[in-house]
Amino acid sequence: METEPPAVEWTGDGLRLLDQTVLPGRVEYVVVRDVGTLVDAIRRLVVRGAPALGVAGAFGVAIALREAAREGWDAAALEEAVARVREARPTAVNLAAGVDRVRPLMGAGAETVAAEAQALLDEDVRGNRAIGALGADWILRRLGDRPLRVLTHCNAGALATAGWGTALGVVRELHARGRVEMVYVDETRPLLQGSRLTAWELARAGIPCAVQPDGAAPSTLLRGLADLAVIGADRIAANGDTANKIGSLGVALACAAAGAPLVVAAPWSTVDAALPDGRGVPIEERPAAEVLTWNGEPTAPAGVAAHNPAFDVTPARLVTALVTETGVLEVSSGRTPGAARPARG
Ligand SMILES: CSC[C@H]1O[C@H](OP(=O)(O)O)[C@H](O)[C@@H]1O
Repeated sequence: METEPPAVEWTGDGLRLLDQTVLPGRVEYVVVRDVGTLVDAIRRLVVRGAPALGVAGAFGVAIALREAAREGWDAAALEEAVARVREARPTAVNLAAGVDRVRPLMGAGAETVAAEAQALLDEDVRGNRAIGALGADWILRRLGDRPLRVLTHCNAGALATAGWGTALGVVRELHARGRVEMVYVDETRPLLQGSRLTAWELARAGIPCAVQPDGAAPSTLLRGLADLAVIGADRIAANGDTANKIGSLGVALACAAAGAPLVVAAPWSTVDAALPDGRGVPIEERPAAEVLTWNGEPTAPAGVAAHNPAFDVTPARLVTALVTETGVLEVSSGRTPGAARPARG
């Protein structure tokens, strides 16, 4: 069993990011020592996934402080740089939350900010282990203590977090208990986080999986080939409406039609308690080229437009369970995150 290279790692000198744009073919890193490089890495999905973005954002403030000292920035220039990090991608609430967590420490300097960012990273890994265990417990109680066939969408694994993963953390825990028969991995167009990243993680962990076109998910569920779906999240509203990778809503609708549970695995840091419902989630619109080309080759005629929302919102009534690091909320039964958030979470 191969361990995962961390998606995000503070080297003391800078932030080392595993370059997820070249996986699975190449394992390469981007070392970040300035804000421009970090913002570019976030926008190109070198680093991606809500919790990983939160950690990168927090370290990004330390990087901005060091760059300000090198370049002689004034306070306004420093604040503008921090804002660029915070706003590099709009949907995952964790990015802004990570920046906001360390902002009050900026006056104490880069080392203090980096130490708090490291604490956030360590908390995320611990939280993901708890999510995995609590999620596996709930699933095996709900579906019976037997090997299961799980459908996933996008990548909510170690690569999307500080380690272990949220949705894939649940899958890893089920596998550790001998309770995974098969994982159906939605390839997740247009950037293929499923086939390139989730399949890479599962193969390295020795977890049986099969990559499928996104369009296969409904029939996989309605034919009874999968027992449930487990997905991550980028922003969860107080009522339980859940923003996640585009295509998640289709998986949720298919789960409902098939009578299969839809399990969302996410830390409390992904819950936006200030957002009453999913109507206010900012949905990132990404470049047309991601839809109209692959490896630089056109996948559509020249001049054709593209519609490329990176996320969709699944209504709370379709979310069977939200697994957090402190417990499981049966959202579609009325247990909403806004009402259940622990004091500290
Ligand atoms: C554990 S959060 C992972 C979440 O983030 C992904 O989006 P992206 O690859 O664009 O950063 C996707 O929505 C995953 O479910």
